[in-house]
Amino acid sequence: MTTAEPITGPQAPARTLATAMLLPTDPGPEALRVRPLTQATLYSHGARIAVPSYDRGALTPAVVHLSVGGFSRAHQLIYFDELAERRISTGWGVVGVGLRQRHLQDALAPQDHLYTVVERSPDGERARVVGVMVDYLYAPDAPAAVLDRLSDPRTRLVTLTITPGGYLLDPQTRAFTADHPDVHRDLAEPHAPATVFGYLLEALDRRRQAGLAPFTVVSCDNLHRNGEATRASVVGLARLRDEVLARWITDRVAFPSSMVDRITPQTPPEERAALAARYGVDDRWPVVTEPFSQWFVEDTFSNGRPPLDQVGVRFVPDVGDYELMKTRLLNASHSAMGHLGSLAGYDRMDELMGDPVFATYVERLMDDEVTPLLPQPDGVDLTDYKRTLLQRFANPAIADRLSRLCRRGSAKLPQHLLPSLRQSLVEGRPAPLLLLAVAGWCRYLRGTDDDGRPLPLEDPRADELHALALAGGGDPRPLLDVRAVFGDLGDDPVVVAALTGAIETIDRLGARAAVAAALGVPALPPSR
Ligand SMILES: NC(=O)c1ccc[n+]([C@@H]2O[C@H](COP(=O)([O-])OP(=O)(O)OC[C@H]3O[C@@H](n4cnc5c(N)ncnc54)[C@H](O)[C@@H]3O)[C@@H](O)[C@H]2O)c1
Ligand SMILES: O=P(O)(O)OC[C@@H](O)[C@@H](O)[C@H](O)[C@H](O)CO
Repeated sequence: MTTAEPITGPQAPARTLATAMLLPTDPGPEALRVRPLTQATLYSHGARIAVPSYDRGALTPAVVHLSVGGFSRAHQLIYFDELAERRISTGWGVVGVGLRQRHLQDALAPQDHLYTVVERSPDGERARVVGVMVDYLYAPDAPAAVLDRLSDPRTRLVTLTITPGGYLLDPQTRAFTADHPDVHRDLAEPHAPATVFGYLLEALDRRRQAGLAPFTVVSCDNLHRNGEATRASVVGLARLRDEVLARWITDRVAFPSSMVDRITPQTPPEERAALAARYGVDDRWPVVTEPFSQWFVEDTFSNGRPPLDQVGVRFVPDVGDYELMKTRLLNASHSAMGHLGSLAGYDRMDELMGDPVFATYVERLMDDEVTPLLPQPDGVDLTDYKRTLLQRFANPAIADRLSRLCRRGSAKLPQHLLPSLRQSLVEGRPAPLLLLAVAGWCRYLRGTDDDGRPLPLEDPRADELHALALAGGGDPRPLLDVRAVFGDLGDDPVVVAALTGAIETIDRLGARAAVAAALGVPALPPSR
């Protein structure tokens, strides 16, 4: 398989050479004839790049992916593509749906929904054209078509990547947020809903009335117990509309939680030209990702289970421990490194990992402060897992930007980082590196780095948090008062004092020297 092996369990069979090529990243001097990527040109591309070897026309549209982004194209769709490619099944073709941005439709429609995924490691790259997407609908333009597709008897599975902030839940209590303008719209206009939950609800109602089995809904967002969060959003909305429907959903629809992992940066515009120069493929929107890929899914389905276990997916009774391992080690480290590294003037994760101060920081954060709080997931060697993580963070070939890691901190820190801090406090464990990560975010929210250069603030709460960070200056209390983000953390005077001290150190020394001081290592200049 093009993806990394699963941590445990049976290994997927090796991918055939006919559909996978490992090439050096240097395109060489040879000039290529560049052709657009379409069904008609597909096989002319086959000499240079792996293209689908299966009959796309035979694909059954059984999966609807709601809110297609770079990650779903590099992760979930690759697994479904593998099912067809390995002749396991063409029964799991995917219809993509966009809810917020039209540009993916503009890119995909002219190329018959084909697109390229480039897996890149320091040793080279492997590129493939993915054929499993059979259609793409932009919901605001075509709500009826989206509802028809979801209500179609052939649709058996719905997958989602709507970002952790997209769920209709209070971030602290996880209670359904009934008083939300989008909820009002979903209820008032069930035939043209605003949220994915409005679409799911209307489609499930139609299926129920038609006597059809419901589809399974699998969230692929980095969100604690993402299946339960999805169920709570759908059932919460259903209760406001029809108690009988809410009960039918509770009884009949499976919402397995899943743990997903594949570091997938946003595609920079220059990748289109690079792909054309290297393979002769003009793809309006390719995806670049790392070789590693993991997907753990709870083994509960309401309308048949796709045979994804044959292509490396792990079906498990409970993903809880795997999800904690991944989000508290990988995602929390991403947030910590993203904010502190940006303050120190770094732009990319691999560059930051090349600085021994930050590389030591992330290793010690994981080893000393996060790992002791984690359960031991079945069949996983946590030491190996963290070693792999350090290598993945340092992968220069995917050029993962810190700005991506710093997006939507108000949804991510409460999920991935603050729980470890809270648990350390309860257990009386010292957590200076976790505290420094929170201090780094508070300082980042002022919107400038250590040298006064502007930093991007991409967050639904950006205006509010930026204003509070500026108002507080070195005092974190105005920010800590935002309970929807920090919960009751600000009620603890020890936390307030420690955060105040850490922010003061960052302000006085700069983020890099503050990290070195917390580690007790010299802040020798990096060899950049
Ligand atoms: N990129 C990764 O490395 C990665 C890895 C694992 C998991 N994920 C998960 O996948 C999600 C998407 O990541 P991505 O890299 O594809 O991002 P992306 O920015 O490429 O795509 C996100 C998509 O979600 C849409 N969206 C945003 N808010 C929404 C909402 N409230 N309702 C519906 N759609 C909404 C956006 O319009 C966009 O199309 C992440 O938030 C994360 O939870 C990403
Ligand atoms: O996508 P986000 O904004 O939730 O988080 C940023 C990254 O931490 C995340 O996308 C990771 O790259 C991913 O979770 C790796 O599997």
